[in-house]
Amino acid sequence: MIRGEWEKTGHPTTDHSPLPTHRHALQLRDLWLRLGREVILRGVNLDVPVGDGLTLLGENGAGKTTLLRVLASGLRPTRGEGRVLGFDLRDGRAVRECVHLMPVDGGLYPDLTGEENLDFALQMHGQSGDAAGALRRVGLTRAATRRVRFLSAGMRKRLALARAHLLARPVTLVDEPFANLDEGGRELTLELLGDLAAQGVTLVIAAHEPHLARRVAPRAVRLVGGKVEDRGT
Ligand SMILES: Nc1ncnc2c1ncn2[C@@H]1O[C@H](COP(=O)(O)OP(=O)(O)OP(=O)(O)O)[C@@H](O)[C@H]1O
Repeated sequence: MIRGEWEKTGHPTTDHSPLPTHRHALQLRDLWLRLGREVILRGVNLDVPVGDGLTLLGENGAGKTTLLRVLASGLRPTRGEGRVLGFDLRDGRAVRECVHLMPVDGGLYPDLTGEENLDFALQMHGQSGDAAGALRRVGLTRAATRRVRFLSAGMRKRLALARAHLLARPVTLVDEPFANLDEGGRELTLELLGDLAAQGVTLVIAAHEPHLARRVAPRAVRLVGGKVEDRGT
């Protein structure tokens, strides 16, 4: 695995220093993405220091989900450069090691139970963790042994949140965490994402509720037609 010192020099050089010494969690330079005939991201530039929280705002179709997928190395940029904790976005394996993406639908395995979903996620990352405790924390103890396909949308959201919290990857990307949740669920989401932020996890939250998201990810940028309009707020 090769990490670059691109942030200091403007050009990638070999660097094998451990992850926490890197100053930037995310760095994007003139990043473009085309899907089919559509240009979805148009020259995105972004710097997010390690441990900072960023809220991604923008109208439906602005490109928020697509950008999160690029940052998780699920989509390869058409043009431009991107680094996650110094790893080139094209180095999918390295990026996926340090990033967790919580997609809008939770991204859970429908035929596994809640408990099995959490155990499997831990196993995939070679981590240990208290899955039962995480389920308790999100109020899903009784639903732990039910297959995910039989859970409500809000219950799935809580389960996906429990997984993100349990994994606590250094960069955690969250797509619309407040959708489908009742008031208690929203407060719980703020609490768990706040925990991650307090642990030094870099959070990027795509949301339509800036007043909520910015409580845990204070800096906000707006995507407009696939371009970042940074208001520096
Ligand atoms: N697989 C795909 N192929 C072609 N176009 C796509 C694909 N996925 C998304 N798009 C397009 O990319 C654009 C951005 O979509 P995206 O889901 O990133 O927006 P968003 O900001 O997350 O929107 P929302 O707030 O509705 O979730 C939209 O025009 C969408 O139609």
